[in-house]
Amino acid sequence: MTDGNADLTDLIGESRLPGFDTRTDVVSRVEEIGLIERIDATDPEPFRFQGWLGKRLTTSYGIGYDFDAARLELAEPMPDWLMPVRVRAAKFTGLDPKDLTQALLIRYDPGAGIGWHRDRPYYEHVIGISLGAPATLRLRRRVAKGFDRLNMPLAPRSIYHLSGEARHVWEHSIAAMDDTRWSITFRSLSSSGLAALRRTSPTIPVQR
Ligand SMILES: O=C(O)CCC(=O)C(=O)O
Ligand SMILES: [Fe+2]
Repeated sequence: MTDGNADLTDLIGESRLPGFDTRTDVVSRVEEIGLIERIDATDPEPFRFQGWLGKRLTTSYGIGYDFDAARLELAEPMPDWLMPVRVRAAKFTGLDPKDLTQALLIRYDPGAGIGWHRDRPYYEHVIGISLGAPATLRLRRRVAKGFDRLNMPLAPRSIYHLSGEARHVWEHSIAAMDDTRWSITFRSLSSSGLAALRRTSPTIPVQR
């Protein structure tokens, strides 16, 4: 697998990457249209990173991460329309919905993608729902001679969960899109995230 590209579409039921789980059709086609309209109606803003504006557009609820100040901050509570989606994300992972403290809405217009990264250590579980154009989640892990690489298809209306090795060891990225894709990502806070947030916000609101 080193320095090659393995595609996991041929695997039924079992992921070769510990900590990566996915399922198709967690959202119907009608729901997908409604969710896309809702995301667009939030007027997502260009992702800001150290004075630089990214091409993907984002809206955060519950918790935000200020990349310029490198810290967590409280954001607007999640709107009602997102709550049943959060329940579905929680069911898929076995987590309690109220532990999914953050919702991140992203719109990737043509030309927008996301570069290689691991999510901030302030977060623990990462659960993503894909809408619109299909994409590929690229994963890589450094090894002695280069990288191990895997490609995971992100079908529209599917969900994925990154935890354990897939979340903490592997980096992920999405190549610049040709057509628009929207995603809804829910994250739980790690113990360092909870501690960091308590330093700035002694009472952390819990959304049930
Ligand atoms: O759009 C996605 O599914 C991935 C987003 C992502 O990796 C991130 O925001 O950290
Ligand atoms: Fe990520």
